[in-house]
Amino acid sequence: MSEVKIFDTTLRDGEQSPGVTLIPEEKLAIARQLAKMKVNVIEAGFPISSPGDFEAVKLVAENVSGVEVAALARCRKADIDRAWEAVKNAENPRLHVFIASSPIHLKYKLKLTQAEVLEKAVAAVEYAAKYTENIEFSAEDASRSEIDFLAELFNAVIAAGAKVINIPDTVGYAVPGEFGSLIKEIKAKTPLIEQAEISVHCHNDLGLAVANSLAALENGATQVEVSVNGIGERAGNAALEEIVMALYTRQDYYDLTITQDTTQIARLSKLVASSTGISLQANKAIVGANAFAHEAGIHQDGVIKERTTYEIMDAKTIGLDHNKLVLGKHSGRHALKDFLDKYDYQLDEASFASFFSRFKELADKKKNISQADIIALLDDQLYEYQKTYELEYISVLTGKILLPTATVRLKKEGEIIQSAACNGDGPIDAIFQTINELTGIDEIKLISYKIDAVTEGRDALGEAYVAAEIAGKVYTGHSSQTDITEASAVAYLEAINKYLVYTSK
Ligand SMILES: CC(=O)SCCNC(=O)CCNC(=O)[C@H](O)C(C)(C)COP(=O)(O)OP(=O)(O)OC[C@H]1O[C@@H](n2cnc3c(N)ncnc32)[C@H](O)[C@@H]1OP(=O)(O)O
Ligand SMILES: CC(C)C(=O)C(=O)O
Ligand SMILES: [Mg+2]
Repeated sequence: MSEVKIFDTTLRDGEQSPGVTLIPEEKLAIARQLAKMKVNVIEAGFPISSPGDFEAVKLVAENVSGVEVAALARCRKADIDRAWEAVKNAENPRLHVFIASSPIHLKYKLKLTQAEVLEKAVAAVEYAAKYTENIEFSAEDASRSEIDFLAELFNAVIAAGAKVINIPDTVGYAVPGEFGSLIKEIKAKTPLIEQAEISVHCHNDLGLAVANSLAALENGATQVEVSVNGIGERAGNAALEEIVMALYTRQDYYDLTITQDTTQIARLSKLVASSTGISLQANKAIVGANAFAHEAGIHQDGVIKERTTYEIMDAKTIGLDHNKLVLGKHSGRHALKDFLDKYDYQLDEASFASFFSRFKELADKKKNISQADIIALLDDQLYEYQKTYELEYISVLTGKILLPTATVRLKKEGEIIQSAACNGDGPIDAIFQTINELTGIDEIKLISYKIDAVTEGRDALGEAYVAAEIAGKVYTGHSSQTDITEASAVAYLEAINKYLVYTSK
């Protein structure tokens, strides 16, 4: 079994994503997390590109251990000098020199012949070899290059001292079978290839970066260049988390080993998303919000009975606490029952059947059903028609120079009770204090209170949510009214009424 080396280029190619700039401290934080995950190589930047990038590469090189740190350079002495200056103090520094090899790049961009490119490449590698033996050479746009020239180029730079030969699919043009064959052919046509490691660097323009990288690994590549969350130039690079988890999960298929700590993936992904501002689509493989979430009833039922029915990976292996069963329109009875069991609600068969239909009605109307929505729905059903206290009248006086004062009139089992002029820290507090006085239940701890606008405009409906702890148990209440003071009072009373029903049982 051969080991696959993970070369992470989040801080170089990843940073080339349009709109992304990482300050040196951000690069250092990401590099530390990459080292914690035990990637083999961190490409920290392209030092000639700016003083800030030079500083960043230097900072990473001097402060991150246990990993090789690489810096990129064109085939120019000034680039190589700058790259070495930035990276030289790393525990294990690497110089990465590159030049394009495809006819399109030679003709239009570099305006060089193949012989001139070969000469520049060899001269650059020889120059880099003054500094270090750890030299990687990349033939940019390799997948659109003539294979015989590519093999000749690689052979020459290996002879000049390159220890890693990188074969990039720079513009994401290759398809897996073809890219795998390219690696095989390069191996066959490059006499000195055994003296170097073969690396690949795939872009995702056709969504094939990971597939192409894996095809390359099956055909003799042993280093794969990746970026966290797949960020990078245009459609990005092969995603680190996808490559690592493919190799980890399919050990039964690949004759390859990796040495990374997969449990660092979730944290790393979040750090990169927040530092770069590139958020993840929900269905992003491995690290998207839905990657370990199930909403479909049949799947939820399967996962409850045996997780592996619908999961090929355990959420814990990437550092998450657990998977998620999301209750929604497509959920079934098993998932709902599982939720109720978790919260220790016991419903008889008839109540459960009625609750399930009410849940489906709600799910048809509401896209995102939260845990609080389900508990409120359940509470509604459990405590229906048992309202000890009802709101008759409410008035609140408040203002910049007024002490907030509430007057509340309640009906208790047909009888009117009233209390006035309770002050509070604000109008809502004044209402709640007055209700406490009227009901005589004053050991109420407000756990949460919020008002949401349900509709738009000046006459918008406000929905008040209250969660209150009374005698060690939490009761919830909610109410929608155009008057938010009224909505708050009714929601608060609902929580109290539920407590009274509970304690009278
Ligand atoms: C496939 C990749 O991801 S390659 C890495 C791409 N990353 C970046 O370009 C990000 C950082 N780049 C930069 O900051 C700038 O482009 C710099 C500082 C490197 C260079 O800036 P400038 O000197 O203004 O040149 P500019 O970027 O406009 O043009 C590139 C020049 O490098 C030449 N060049 C391109 N690649 C190479 C190479 N591998 N070796 C030698 N020369 C090269 C081009 O032919 C062009 O030369 P010319 O000025 O003689 O025409
Ligand atoms: C510098 C090289 C490796 C590159 O990023 C590419 O070819 O995509
Ligand atoms: Mg690239």
